[in-house]
Amino acid sequence: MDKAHSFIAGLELPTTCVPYDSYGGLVSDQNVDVVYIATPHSHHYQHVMLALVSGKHVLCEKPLTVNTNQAKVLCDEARKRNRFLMEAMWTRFLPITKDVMNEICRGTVGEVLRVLVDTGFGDEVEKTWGTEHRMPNKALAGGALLDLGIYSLTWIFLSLYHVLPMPQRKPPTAIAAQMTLNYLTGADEASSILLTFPTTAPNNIADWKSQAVALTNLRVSTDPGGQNSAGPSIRIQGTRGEVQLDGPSFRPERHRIILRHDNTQVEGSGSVREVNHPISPDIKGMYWEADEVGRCLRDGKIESELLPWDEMTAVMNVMDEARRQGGLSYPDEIESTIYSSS
Ligand SMILES: NC(=O)C1=CN([C@@H]2O[C@H](COP(=O)(O)OP(=O)(O)OC[C@H]3O[C@@H](n4cnc5c(N)ncnc54)[C@H](OP(=O)(O)O)[C@@H]3O)[C@@H](O)[C@H]2O)C=CC1
Ligand SMILES: O=C1OC[C@@H](O)[C@H](O)[C@H]1O
Repeated sequence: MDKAHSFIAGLELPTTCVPYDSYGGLVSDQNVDVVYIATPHSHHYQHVMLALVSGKHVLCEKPLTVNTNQAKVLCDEARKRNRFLMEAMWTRFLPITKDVMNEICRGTVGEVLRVLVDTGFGDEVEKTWGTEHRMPNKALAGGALLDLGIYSLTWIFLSLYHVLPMPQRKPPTAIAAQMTLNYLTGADEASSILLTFPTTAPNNIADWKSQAVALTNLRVSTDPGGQNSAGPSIRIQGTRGEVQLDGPSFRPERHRIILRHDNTQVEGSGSVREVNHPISPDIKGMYWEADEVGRCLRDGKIESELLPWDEMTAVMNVMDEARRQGGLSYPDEIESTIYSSS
């Protein structure tokens, strides 16, 4: 309770916040409609379930769970109880993401055939994280993939899955993954995933395929020199050109549309158009996802169209498969779907 009190006091803001001495106390409060869960990944399944069975709507940090089975059980529970549930994948709700999605949907860069995304930190793992911090700690479902690789996969799914009308969305048909496991903890410090998605060719003349590369690495950085000197973190490449995004994949702040120079039938051929989307350093940028929760609750929705449950579990499924191929499993108790209500 002292910790909660001092947290509230530390905000130094006029607030009506109520401190609780347990999560049970919080979910029993009839004045609470929706709970935001931001505990380590290992605890998401139990904490989301606690909130749902207590009748609360839930926004839970990424990844929603450790594996697909857990995610599906939570979605079933939310459906059964008519409660809102969303993974807090904040990047999906940033204004830059909306702009880029609109460009792809209106065909600015043509049919997207390749997506390359890197989310790398460049940390000396031992010094920065040690072995106990949730980042490299398998007991807390640590590792680069679940924490950062999920952002690389998010851009890939946005560009090759989410852009399509719902009935046409298809999960990847092939997944090949490699992982480097940390020598001290066994969690992945680097993961690389190649994916193939089915794609409809223009005018439906044939089935094409799109390829994607999702990279994540704790030891090497996407932007070692700063200022995007190593190039964009995200490249969405189409038949007419490409969209590039600068800045960390979870919080990009500039996009660039480059149209092919040799396609003179297309207006703007050869052009480069850059758009800045600065996010004030005073804020993390999470209020856009919070707004989406508010809109969904106002409209009586239990699922956001910007991050539907099917898509969230399809991303999770790729991570399951990558972990299977990379030889990374977590302790049984945190992979389990058994809810311990105590
Ligand atoms: N969207 C984004 O940009 C970010 C998202 N995240 C996500 O947020 C979540 C939390 O990450 P982060 O804040 O770094 O995590 P922390 O390790 O800081 O833990 C957050 C809180 O969880 C509780 N907690 C920590 N360890 C344990 C444990 N072993 N058992 C039970 N409860 C524990 C503590 O709550 P208490 O103090 O009340 O005991 C702690 O304050 C993750 O899912 C992560 O992926 C994290 C950073 C940025
Ligand atoms: O989700 C995240 O995104 C931002 C990172 O700084 C953080 O470590 C990670 O958990």
